[in-house]
Amino acid sequence: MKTLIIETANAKILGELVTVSRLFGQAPDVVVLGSGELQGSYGKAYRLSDTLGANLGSSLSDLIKRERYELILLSTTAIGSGLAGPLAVSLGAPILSEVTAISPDLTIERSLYGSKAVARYKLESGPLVLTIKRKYFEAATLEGTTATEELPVGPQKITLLEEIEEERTGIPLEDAEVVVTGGRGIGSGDNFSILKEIAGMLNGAVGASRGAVDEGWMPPGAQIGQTGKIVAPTVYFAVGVSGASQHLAGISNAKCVIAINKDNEANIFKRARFGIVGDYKKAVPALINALKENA
Ligand SMILES: Cc1cc2nc3c(=O)[nH]c(=O)nc-3n(C[C@H](O)[C@H](O)[C@H](O)COP(=O)(O)OP(=O)(O)OC[C@H]3O[C@@H](n4cnc5c(N)ncnc54)[C@H](O)[C@@H]3O)c2cc1C
Repeated sequence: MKTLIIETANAKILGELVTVSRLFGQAPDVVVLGSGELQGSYGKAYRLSDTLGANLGSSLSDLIKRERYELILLSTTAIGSGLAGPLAVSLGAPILSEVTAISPDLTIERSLYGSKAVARYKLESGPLVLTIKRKYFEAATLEGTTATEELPVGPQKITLLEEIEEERTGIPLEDAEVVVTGGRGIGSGDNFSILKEIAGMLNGAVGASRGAVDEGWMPPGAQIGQTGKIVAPTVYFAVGVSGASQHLAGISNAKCVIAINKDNEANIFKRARFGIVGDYKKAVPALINALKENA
């Protein structure tokens, strides 16, 4: 199936899209957005120097129509999600967003209702636009680099005035092998310091449920879940988190979930491999002591 990937030069995200393209057979072509070296090898490789969807629509739809791509792959990043809808409209193509799995017979899956249900689709004919949910497909290793052919950017409809980089300290949540998340049960923003301590000891990152973010204890960038970040760490601590389906939607690929909650009926225990029923104010210091003893 003739496939086009549209993404920035971010190797991890590109790698996920390459993995998906391989399920559909043919080596993909790519349009890389913005600057940066393009890693990996592709059929044809193009570059659009802009990353603003509103300025790219006409160039991309011209290319897709001219080259008769049947499958257009984007990621669920702000750029990919913003581009996918207008692109599908201009191509008159269907779109499936936030794809989470593709089976060997090419049945495409996406989750619905905060991951309470799964919908399955079969592609009869292209073109089809897919946005691939981050962290659901193992990123392919991209060997070498590929030179790109510059495509003309369409009429400038929007101008980017300023980009303000999100303040980040430590490992980004999406890349952390250990994530320590606090929920409303943590009780205050100051109490998150104890979670930061364990995260620091385990070289991990601190996340938050929407409950904790809504309370103003952690910034929105730390939220994990359906409307937050998707993480796939080896170890995920959920501390004072009830385990609402919208939260679990962000950790479905976490390998080992350890829950600490004082309510033994909390839903998070259904997802956890290990659980501690009790007050985190007792359990977490005990955990820190055990880690220090075994350091
Ligand atoms: C459209 C939509 C999208 C959403 N997206 C997200 C999302 O992306 N991420 C997300 O997280 N939520 C999301 N939510 C909200 C979600 O439904 C829950 O309301 C939220 O996850 C609850 O946060 P919480 O578990 O921290 O708080 P609560 O539900 O209030 O749970 C707190 C938990 O802490 C425990 N606890 C209390 N004190 C202690 C203590 N001392 N020691 C140990 N345990 C204690 C309690 O037993 C309880 O289980 C979304 C909701 C909607 C409708």
